[in-house]
Amino acid sequence: MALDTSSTGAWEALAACREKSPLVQCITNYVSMDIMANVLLAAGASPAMAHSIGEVEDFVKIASALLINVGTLSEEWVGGMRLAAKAAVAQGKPWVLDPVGCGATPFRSQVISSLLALSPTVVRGNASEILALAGLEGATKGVDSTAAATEALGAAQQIARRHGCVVAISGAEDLVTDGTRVLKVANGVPMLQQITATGCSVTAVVAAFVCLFPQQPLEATAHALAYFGLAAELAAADGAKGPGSLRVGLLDNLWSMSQEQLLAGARVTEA
Ligand SMILES: Nc1ncnc2c1ncn2[C@@H]1O[C@H](COP(=O)(O)OP(=O)(O)O)[C@@H](O)[C@H]1O
Ligand SMILES: Cc1ncsc1CCOP(=O)(O)O
Ligand SMILES: [Mg+2]
Repeated sequence: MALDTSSTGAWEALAACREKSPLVQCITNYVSMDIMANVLLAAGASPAMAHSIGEVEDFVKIASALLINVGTLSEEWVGGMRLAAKAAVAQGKPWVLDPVGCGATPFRSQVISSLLALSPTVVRGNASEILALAGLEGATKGVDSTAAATEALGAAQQIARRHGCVVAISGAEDLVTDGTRVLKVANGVPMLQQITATGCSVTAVVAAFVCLFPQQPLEATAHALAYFGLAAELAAADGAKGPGSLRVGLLDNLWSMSQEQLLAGARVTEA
């Protein structure tokens, strides 16, 4: 089935995720593990957090997609990340990189660059991270962004062309590029930035959607971002009072999102 960029495509991606429930192997940071697993479950996918160097390659064999997130990086994990990424490429399975905090320290930036060299299918980061990943001066502030997505578009296109991947920059409006085309996603609420690991979690949804549409990582990535952002909009409309209730409402709306809601609310356009 071919995905188009309209909200019909978003619904097809979500419906496929709910029907097929892909197993997403997550090598992710300690902060994100709980919310990421719950977000994947609410989207209909099947999460498994497995990072031991002793099992990552075998785990890739049974997974449909691999997510690598460097948020709470340590030397001991890096070998497992590299083995897992290589196994995914060798087995023709998509893998998605979340370059959390790229640019914050030389160690982090070097590890992320070495992972980028292992051919991820998609990279999703905030604007500061994508600027740093392209080797450009990006005002970096730990894991949060100090730049707008539009400022990082050139960097994203450069990374996408050089590495043959899709690059997504999240922000007030998300931008997704394969180096040639650019899709804009106008969903989400600003308060998502006040809930830790929402960026990490949406990257995991990207992995779930992309493995179901391996020929169309650009569209699948944009639809994952639209679905996630719309769930947050619906949670805010439900009366979320702050980050705590928005977090709960986000999970509830990811779970209960109807075809009518997604068709009416997903805003992906060709930029
Ligand atoms: N100002 C904003 N308005 C609406 N949605 C936003 C805004 N900032 C971020 N988002 C959304 O929040 C989610 C996490 O993005 P972001 O905060 O950029 O990632 P990270 O947590 O990795 O820094 C994405 O779905 C993004 O679209
Ligand atoms: C706070 C923090 N510290 C290390 S990883 C992490 C979570 C970052 O999550 P996100 O990139 O989604 O904001
Ligand atoms: Mg992040």
